[in-house]
This record gives sequence, C-alpha cells and structure tokens, in this order.
Amino acid sequence: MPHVIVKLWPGKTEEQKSRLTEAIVRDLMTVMGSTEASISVAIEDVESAAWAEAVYKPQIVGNADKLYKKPGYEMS
Ligand SMILES: O=C(O)/C=C/C=C(\O)C(=O)O
Repeated sequence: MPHVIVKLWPGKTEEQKSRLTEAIVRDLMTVMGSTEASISVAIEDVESAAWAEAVYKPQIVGNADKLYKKPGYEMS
C-alpha cells in the first residue's frame, strides 16, 4: 500500500502536480509491482521560510538513515 508524500515550495501548477503524480504512480507500478488501486499520493506545499524547521530538520536530518536521496544543500 504505497503512500507517497511530496513536499515542495509553493508555486507549482496543478498540471505539474498531476504529471508528477502520474509519474510516481507509473514508476511504483513498474518498479515495485504495485497495483494502481493500492497507491496514494499527497503533495504538500511548504513555504520556503518554513522549510528548515518543518521539513529539513525533522524529516531530512532527523531521518538521515532512511533517505535514499540526500539533498545537496545544508541548512541551519
Ligand atoms: O533549487 C532550489 O534552490 C530550490 C528548489 C526548491 C523547489 O523547487 C521546491 O521545493 O519546490
């Protein structure tokens, strides 16, 4: 039951979000063998000013052992 949450800065269009969702669903089906019905995807806008406290520190630094793609930036 894959559930994917994508966090982004605001400003993306609904078309971009829909296309990204379709690509995520397609790759989960191809790579993981998931059924379309088992997959859910959420996209959350996070203001850039809130990124360090809301995302970077708790979910990136705090989950470093679970990251399969580390960012190429650091924040304090
Ligand atoms: O390229 C950067 O410095 C940051 C990009 C961030 C986004 O595109 C995003 O979170 O949506």
